[in-house]
Amino acid sequence: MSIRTLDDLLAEGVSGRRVLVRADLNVPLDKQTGDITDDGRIRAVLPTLGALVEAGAKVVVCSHLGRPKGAPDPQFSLGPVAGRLGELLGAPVHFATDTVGDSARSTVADLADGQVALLENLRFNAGETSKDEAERAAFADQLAAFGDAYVDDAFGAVHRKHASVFDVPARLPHVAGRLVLREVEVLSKLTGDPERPYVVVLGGSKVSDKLAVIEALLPTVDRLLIGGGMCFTFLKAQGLEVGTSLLEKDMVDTCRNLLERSGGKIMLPVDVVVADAFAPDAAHDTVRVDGIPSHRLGLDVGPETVAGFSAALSQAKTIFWNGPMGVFEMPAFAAGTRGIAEAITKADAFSVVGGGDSAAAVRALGLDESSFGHISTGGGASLEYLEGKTLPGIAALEN
Ligand SMILES: Nc1ncnc2c1ncn2[C@@H]1O[C@H](COP(=O)(O)OP(=O)(O)OP(=O)(O)O)[C@@H](O)[C@H]1O
Ligand SMILES: O=C(O)[C@H](O)COP(=O)(O)O
Repeated sequence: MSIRTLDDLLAEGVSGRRVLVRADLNVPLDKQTGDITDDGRIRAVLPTLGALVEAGAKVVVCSHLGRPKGAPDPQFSLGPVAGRLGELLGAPVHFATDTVGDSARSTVADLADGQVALLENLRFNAGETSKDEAERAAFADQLAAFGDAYVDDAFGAVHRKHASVFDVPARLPHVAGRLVLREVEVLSKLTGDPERPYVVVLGGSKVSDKLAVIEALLPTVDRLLIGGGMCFTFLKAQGLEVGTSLLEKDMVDTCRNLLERSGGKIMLPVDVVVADAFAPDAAHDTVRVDGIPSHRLGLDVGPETVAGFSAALSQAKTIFWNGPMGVFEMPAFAAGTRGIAEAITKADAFSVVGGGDSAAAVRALGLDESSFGHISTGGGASLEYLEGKTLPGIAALEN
């Protein structure tokens, strides 16, 4: 990768300079309390922030959180993240209550060398995500005014052509942060010449988001194991009834076509856990995939599926896993995800976990993070990287 790195910037000297860092602090929040339920993405950016603090930079951090609609929305405030970031850094983080307004201007102006500021959610401003180049440019100008240099450490957002990711680096000397470099280094091993067998496990809920990656991966992988909410559209494509399970009807034909062209590489569940309702205490049973009752919905893969998938994983030398096998947030439907995660850790393979939810599942289930080769902070970003797409955030750093 022909891009400048944080070390290049540090070698130039950053003491007293304002360094604008784009981070991905889009952490999961508890729907009831608003508490941060997994701080993995905050921890992941600490090496970059720590190095800048130590070198005496005035560090201005910016990020998105959730998908607010271009205007302030308190439920998506980065305020709680500023608190947690300060705890992890061991120093207060000066929080600006707007992104490019008076609060941001005075917070940045008051920073002493080695101090850290966090701006309010970038997506409270329509210019951040706008498709209109001029609107994005106007917002990028305002943001770029807060930095003498720019560091992109937001790997989870490099696939977004957004102002803070794509337009700001065109306005400031720019480098890749430690997290972006590490993610690209690891994921490039999977797109290069992975050691075989190369087994990919896909789950989660968004079939339509993941069909392109299945298409792109089929020629490269030796086995593709599909579970999670997305497996029901594939089961339907095989002519099975899926009850009230998650189903993307307009994707059934595409799934059928993929199955026909997969050369037998795709493995689907043989049994699933079906429930009366999408609820933690819903009555549930394990059934064969050809016996899903019309009034029930599948919320996890069953034990036979876990055994079959685990056998395939035990042969693997390279593994990529994205998307939980079931609704792991509810203990009754977490066994499939746990089983597959454990099989991955037991395999004598280089394993990469991609996806905010999958990474959160690893931590929520109390699994040892160090038994995976790499836990990516990118969901969509890691998938698009594996698809071989040009990622706007990376392309902007190359220029
Ligand atoms: N059978 C199922 N029915 C409904 N939802 C499911 C099912 N299995 C898994 N899920 C849900 O899928 C969600 C994760 O899906 P998603 O596609 O977002 O995963 P991800 O790729 O890890 O995350 P991201 O790409 O957003 O970082 C989880 O919240 C989980 O509860
Ligand atoms: O959670 C993610 O995958 C990243 O933070 C990007 O978020 P987005 O899909 O809302 O752009």
